Amino acid sequence: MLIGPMAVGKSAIGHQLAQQLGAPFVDTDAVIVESHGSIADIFAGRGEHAFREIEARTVARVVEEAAGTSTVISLGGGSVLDSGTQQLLERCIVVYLECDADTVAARIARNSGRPLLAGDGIRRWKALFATRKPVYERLADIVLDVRRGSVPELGRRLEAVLRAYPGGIGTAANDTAANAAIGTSTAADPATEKTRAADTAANTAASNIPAAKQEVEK
Ligand SMILES: Nc1ncnc2c1ncn2[C@@H]1O[C@H](COP(=O)(O)OP(=O)(O)OP(=O)(O)O)[C@@H](O)[C@H]1O
Ligand SMILES: O=C(O)C1=C[C@@H](O)[C@@H](O)[C@H](O)C1
Ligand SMILES: [Mg+2]
Repeated sequence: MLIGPMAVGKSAIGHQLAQQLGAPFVDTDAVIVESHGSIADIFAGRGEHAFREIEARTVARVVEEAAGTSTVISLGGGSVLDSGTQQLLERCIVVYLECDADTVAARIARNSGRPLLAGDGIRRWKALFATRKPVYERLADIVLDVRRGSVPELGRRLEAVLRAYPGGIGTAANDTAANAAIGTSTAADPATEKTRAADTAANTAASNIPAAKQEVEK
């Protein structure tokens, strides 16, 4: 499950990772566009509140459908503000793509269709990031620094981290691995599931991974 602010590469790196793994890829923004039309039109016609409701329902459906599979899911930048979505993320391996304004500036300038960045895009990006950063950090299991590296390079780095992550892809560290969960697990109690993965990390001497969070190339 990839989270982070706008234009950090959630869609691009998520797609890349899924290709590398031969896993399904779902971009929740794209799912919304398929059923409801462009995000800019939803904001313009129905407002941000309506968009957030659609977004929360979409994320819930996508997570439900991906339960027990190795699905890579990229979320919209603001979806993590919803409390229901935050609860759902407890079931998932959450990767926060950490970036800065300098890195995304050119991408935003050539943007876009991101209604929240209309006008002075980089100023608005910085303001949104300042309020959301603590939420991204709190939800993250893995922090991937995406300030340097191409999309394929970052995809490979992320794959390596996930292969070493307890309960991640291709690991036999615990019975979560039976679900091969990248995006989601089938745990009945999501909180228990995440704790179990963390406990296993603490007990896996060879893995060298801190219990709850792992920072990559900070
Ligand atoms: N590491 C990178 N190097 C070069 N270009 C990148 C990198 N990561 C992403 N990009 C490019 O930046 C643009 C924005 O990336 P992307 O759409 O994946 O961002 P996002 O996080 O999904 O944004 P949003 O929240 O708006 O959906 C795309 O054109 C993508 O190809
Ligand atoms: O950060 C945000 O609030 C958004 C990010 C995009 O992914 C889209 O979901 C939409 O443009 C809103
Ligand atoms: Mg995206």
